[in-house]
Amino acid sequence: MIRKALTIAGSDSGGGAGIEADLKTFSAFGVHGLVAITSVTAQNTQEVRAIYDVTPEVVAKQIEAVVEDIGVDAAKTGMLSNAEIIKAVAKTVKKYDFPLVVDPVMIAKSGAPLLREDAMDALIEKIIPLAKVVTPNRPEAEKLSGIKIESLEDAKKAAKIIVEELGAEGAIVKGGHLGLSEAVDVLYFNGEFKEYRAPFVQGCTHGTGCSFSAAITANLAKGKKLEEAVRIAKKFITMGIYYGAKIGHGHCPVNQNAWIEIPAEKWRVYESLSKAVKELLTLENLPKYVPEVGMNFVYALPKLYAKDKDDVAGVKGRIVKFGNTVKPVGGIEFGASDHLARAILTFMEFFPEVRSALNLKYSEELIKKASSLGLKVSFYDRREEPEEIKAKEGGTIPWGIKTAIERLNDRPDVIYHLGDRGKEPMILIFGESPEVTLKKLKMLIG
Ligand SMILES: Nc1ncnc2c1ncn2[C@@H]1O[C@H](COP(=O)(O)OP(=O)(O)OP(=O)(O)O)[C@@H](O)[C@H]1O
Ligand SMILES: Cc1ncc(COP(=O)(O)O)c(N)n1
Repeated sequence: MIRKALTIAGSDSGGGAGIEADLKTFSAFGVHGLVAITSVTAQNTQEVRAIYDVTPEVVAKQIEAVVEDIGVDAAKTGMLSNAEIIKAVAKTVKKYDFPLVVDPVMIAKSGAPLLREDAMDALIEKIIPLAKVVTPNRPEAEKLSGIKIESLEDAKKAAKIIVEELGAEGAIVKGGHLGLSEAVDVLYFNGEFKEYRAPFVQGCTHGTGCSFSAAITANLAKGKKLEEAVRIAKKFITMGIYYGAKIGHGHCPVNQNAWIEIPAEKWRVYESLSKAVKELLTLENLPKYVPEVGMNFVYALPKLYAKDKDDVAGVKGRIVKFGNTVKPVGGIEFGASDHLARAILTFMEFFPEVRSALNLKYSEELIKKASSLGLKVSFYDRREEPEEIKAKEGGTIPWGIKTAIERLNDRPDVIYHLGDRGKEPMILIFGESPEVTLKKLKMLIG
């Protein structure tokens, strides 16, 4: 059975906020999205250039049309723009009994007003009392509650006022604007407070409020309890901000796809690397080339999602010599590699399409062979590493890979270094996928 969620909101031509963000969010949760457009905005990541409000009658008709034929399991409101639209929405929504999430959108991230000054009373009187939950940010909560919010305690007071005095069933005051080290949201519902915490991340924040309230709506549509819906929405929004795509010249938009793409890509990476490692272990003369420190074989998520070592899969405990054979110590895991993960993440800063690498014991003969086969080879010399980088934990590999790439001024297939005191010389092979990397290895040692 497919669940249906309705968004009653404005359109953002930049696809970052409003209806567009809501639909992408519904989709990410596998919920069928329905829309009642209140206003068409000409908008990008920098500014709102024009606002054209739909007539209240047409807004109401959109809601009726979808409820009466398709059915609505939960709905949300976003930009309502003016008092007439607010009244029409309230009158229409009242006829039905689906839970309503109210995101009291007032001002866009770019600073443009999205609710007329004279519509505030109508919002408070007509819409707030219909809400299962209201989701104001700090400035919106200040307007609704009439109190100044400077701390978590103030946020709690405001949430309580919105419920007890304005008549919403629940209120969640968001902490994105509180300036704390964590993004803390407080929910007041059923006479109790609940806090939702996530690390404050650098990323893309256009459309956070819309996507967060849409995620709550989608999960209510799926039958989740409000507290659970908020918990999931919080995880969803943190991920969407962190993995946002840097498009446009202003506030870049949340990436709702991260929620479904990351698990899907992780599975693809896992499968592809598992297959390649299995084949690697069957190579007859491999033991000869396994370094003393062991060998690893890594594959990173696509560039947008490859931020740190946890976004790179590798062999847990590496592949080690075992008598005359080789053995993987553990299975394929994300975060299993440290050195090679840093190498591939640095490589991807130059060539994002190259997502896989493995390391081999150094031999001069292999390097000669690589060149004679037409593979592009570069190197770095650990003795040339600047002191300030040496002093920094984990700085050598990124410096080395960068140095080798800049030296070649091209995309290398192979990078080697001759070691240093206590450091074994090493060869690294790079490829777009584990399959390609393995092919290069087979050319070399086959
Ligand atoms: N930089 C950040 N890192 C982590 N979480 C954040 C960040 N910014 C906002 N959030 C979270 O995102 C959700 C939306 O909060 P925010 O306060 O940004 O909403 P908003 O101002 O209504 O958004 P919008 O301006 O898009 O309408 C909340 O859960 C908030 O805690
Ligand atoms: C149509 C529409 N609805 C809502 C927002 C708020 O989102 P943000 O504060 O991230 O700009 C917006 N900019 N446009």
